[in-house]
Amino acid sequence: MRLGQLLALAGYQNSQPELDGLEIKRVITDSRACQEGDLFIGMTGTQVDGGKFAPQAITQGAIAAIISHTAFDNLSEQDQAKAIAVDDVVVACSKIATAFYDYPAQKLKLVGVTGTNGKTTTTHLIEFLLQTQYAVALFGTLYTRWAGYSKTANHTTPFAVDLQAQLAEAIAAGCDMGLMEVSSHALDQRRVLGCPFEVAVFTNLTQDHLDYHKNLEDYFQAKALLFSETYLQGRAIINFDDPFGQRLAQMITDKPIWTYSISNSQADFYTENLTYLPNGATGTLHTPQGAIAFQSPLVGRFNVENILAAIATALHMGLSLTELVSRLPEFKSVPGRVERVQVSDDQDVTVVVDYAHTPDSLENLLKAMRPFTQRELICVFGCGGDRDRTKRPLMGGIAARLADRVYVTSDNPRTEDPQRILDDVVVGVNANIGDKPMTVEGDRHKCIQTAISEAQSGDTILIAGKGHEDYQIIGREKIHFDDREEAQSALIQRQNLIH
Ligand SMILES: CC(=O)N[C@H]1[C@@H](OP(=O)(O)OP(=O)(O)OC[C@H]2O[C@@H](n3ccc(=O)[nH]c3=O)[C@H](O)[C@@H]2O)O[C@H](CO)[C@@H](O)[C@@H]1O[C@H](C)C(=O)N[C@@H](C)C(=O)N[C@H](CCC(=O)O)C(=O)O
Ligand SMILES: Nc1ncnc2c1ncn2[C@@H]1O[C@H](COP(=O)(O)OP(=O)(O)OP(=O)(O)O)[C@@H](O)[C@H]1O
Ligand SMILES: N[C@H](CCC[C@H](N)C(=O)O)C(=O)O
Ligand SMILES: [Mg+2]
Repeated sequence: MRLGQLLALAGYQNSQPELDGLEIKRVITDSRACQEGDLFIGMTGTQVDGGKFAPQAITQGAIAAIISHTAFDNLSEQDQAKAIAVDDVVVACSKIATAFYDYPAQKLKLVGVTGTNGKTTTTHLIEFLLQTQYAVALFGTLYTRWAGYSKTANHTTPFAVDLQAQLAEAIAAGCDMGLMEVSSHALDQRRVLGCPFEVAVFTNLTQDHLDYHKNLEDYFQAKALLFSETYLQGRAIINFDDPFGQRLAQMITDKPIWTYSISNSQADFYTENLTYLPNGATGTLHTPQGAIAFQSPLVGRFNVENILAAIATALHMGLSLTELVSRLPEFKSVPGRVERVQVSDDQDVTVVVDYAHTPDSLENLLKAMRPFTQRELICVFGCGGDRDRTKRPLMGGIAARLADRVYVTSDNPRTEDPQRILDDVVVGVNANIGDKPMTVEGDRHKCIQTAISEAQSGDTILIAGKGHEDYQIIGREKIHFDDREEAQSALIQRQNLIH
């Protein structure tokens, strides 16, 4: 596509019309990756205005650079001749990417799921339920995938250019449905601009990401964007048990809404006669299309919420209630979410790896595991570096109150001092632990080994925070690390000692 045509499609007037006829091979937002024929977009980021890298991009062969006015003013005259200044580069990036890939999102039915916790689980459930009638492309924390294609994700919601490119690929592969985890970062950074959602789901809002958002209100407003007319075309599906969900439902005046709740019969979807089992849940599901008994292997109250959201979405997309409920028992798990590690049939302790990395999810998980713990409930966890510092003592306090024994360790310290993170967590543990034992061991490998070897028969050991992650980020280095492998080897050692 030629530059002039692309800018016109995206709604921009070209201030450098002599560049109009140049052919664009790719749209690129990292100057370091620029090659001959690329259009460089210098994004205004949290660290730096990417527009200042326009000279590098141009030297490496970019045909032109879309940048901020400030960055433009700082360029030499020669570079200015290849630069086009726009008011909001981030918005421009999404509009240009959307046009460059020929508006792929408009050719798919789109479902977006937002909320602090439950996005990955709920999207996996929806994917499973919808795939009998739709060819689904899933975009989320774990991967972008559709039938015959899977690529590990770097972000929960891809950046605009990648997202539009992948949507176009999904269509070429025959997909007719796009299912997306939509993070608050993505909404704030307009990564999903140009995506008209047929369904938008709100799971919940609790504390996280206060390193990025100014406060919880700011975080809520970012999430609420998904339900604005920019994005939502069809139905909103909202967790009515969440106070922010109730607020959101009141804010939406021009779109149909379905609410869901564990037990509030005012909601469109709710449950009755719930029984939580060590390996799932059963109950009666009330829906606008009638009531029906259900059974699922997913553990815990929070997973019943995820089921309600997924069933509501699938019903809106035209599937039949009886078929949906008949398939629920087949959906066993999501990688790294309440994932049991079992090395032998006679294993004497229960080990669960889970991705709980927020106060709310850690609390839910510990509460869900307690009724099925024969002896002690043991919690091994840490907090990520370069992330919301204020959630650390809260998570420490929750572990101390709800577990019988706490092991504090490192998660992904990233560029922060690991000791500082441990200290932040320990403040919360100390304030709540009373006489219960606490161990602090920054080496996650050693900590898991110790927790599993010190456990007694009948204990449940919960290893939280990293779930599916197969790496640990220490400094700027990413090393292989997998809680499930670590737990397995510790369990084998334990078995060898016992026998
Ligand atoms: C907060 C955030 O979203 N940060 C993302 C953002 O970084 P940034 O704004 O700090 O970028 P920057 O360093 O200021 O650079 C600005 C621009 O200049 C460009 N640049 C920079 C240097 C250079 O030499 N040349 C150049 O062109 C960069 O490519 C960038 O486009 O743009 C970078 C490159 O495009 C991303 O890698 C980075 O994601 C970081 C790694 C990240 O961790 N993001 C997380 C917090 C995130 O997005 N999480 C959400 C939610 C997770 C969840 O709860 O599920 C997600 O959707 O994954
Ligand atoms: N509906 C829910 N409400 C609260 N906690 C939940 C819910 N669903 C799952 N969890 C807990 O939160 C953890 C993360 O779940 P999941 O990965 O589905 O959320 P997510 O929103 O995709 O997270 P992320 O923002 O990191 O992508 C799970 O491992 C589980 O402990
Ligand atoms: N999407 C979340 C993942 C956190 C996972 C946890 N293991 C950590 O590193 O903090 C984030 O980027 O904040
Ligand atoms: Mg996720």
